[in-house]
Amino acid sequence: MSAVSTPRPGEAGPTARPARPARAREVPPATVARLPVYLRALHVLAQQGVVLTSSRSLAVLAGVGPAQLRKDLSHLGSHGTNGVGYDVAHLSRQIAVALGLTSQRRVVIIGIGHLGHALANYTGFSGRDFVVAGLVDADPRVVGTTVAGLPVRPAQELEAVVAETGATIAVIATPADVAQEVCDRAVAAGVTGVLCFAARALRVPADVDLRTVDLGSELQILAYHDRRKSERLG
Ligand SMILES: NC(=O)c1ccc[n+]([C@@H]2O[C@H](COP(=O)([O-])OP(=O)(O)OC[C@H]3O[C@@H](n4cnc5c(N)ncnc54)[C@H](O)[C@@H]3O)[C@@H](O)[C@H]2O)c1
Repeated sequence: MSAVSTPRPGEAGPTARPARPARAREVPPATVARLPVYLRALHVLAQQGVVLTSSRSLAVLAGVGPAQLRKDLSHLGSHGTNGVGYDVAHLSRQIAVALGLTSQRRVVIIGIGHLGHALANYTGFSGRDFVVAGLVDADPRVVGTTVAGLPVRPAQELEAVVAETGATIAVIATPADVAQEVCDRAVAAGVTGVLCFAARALRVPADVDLRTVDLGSELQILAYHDRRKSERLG
């Protein structure tokens, strides 16, 4: 597209200051939460050698309705081609860009107990997008051991580990009573995203993103739906 355009009446002319670069498109949070699901579905299609997909097929794979899928993708400016559908590789790239997966994110895991071990060894996410770069724990029996090829460093070195690894994401897998303290330290050391597995509501500054994974709450929600179903049947 040409960078020069003729100003319309009332618009600033060529001597005006250059316009500020357009801000990245805002995507509603509910759509952002579904983008990883679409990306996973697209990877499955790509592995099967599928080049083009319809919104219907992609929606089935992603477990959403086709209208929802089309609406979500329209937020990325992706409307597909009538009668052709979506180009799998192109759409994957668009979603990856929207999710900020164009550069690798480094992750530090705090608390290398049962869960921390499992997370450090998890290979399900793409190493291109995320790499576990540092591990810390407070237990002297755990410190110095090697987990997933990385040394477990002492808890008091958390700040140094964040600085040395350039980690921008902290995963908290400590007991709940120390979760806020380690979160505060990780944020002060420079992480901008926190994924918390401890059952504790954490506070973070406005410019830090916090996601919480709470297995207990998820099971309670399933129990609620189960109760409602049995009430309807009974
Ligand atoms: N969200 C979920 O779905 C889910 C599932 C299981 C466990 N959890 C929670 O995850 C956390 C970890 O569970 P777990 O089973 O692995 O417990 P764990 O006791 O096996 O591991 C906790 C680890 O944190 C370390 N630790 C304690 N204080 C620390 C500190 N200040 N800095 C760094 N490390 C520290 C301990 O030494 C230990 O190795 C708990 O809060 C638990 O309730 C969440």
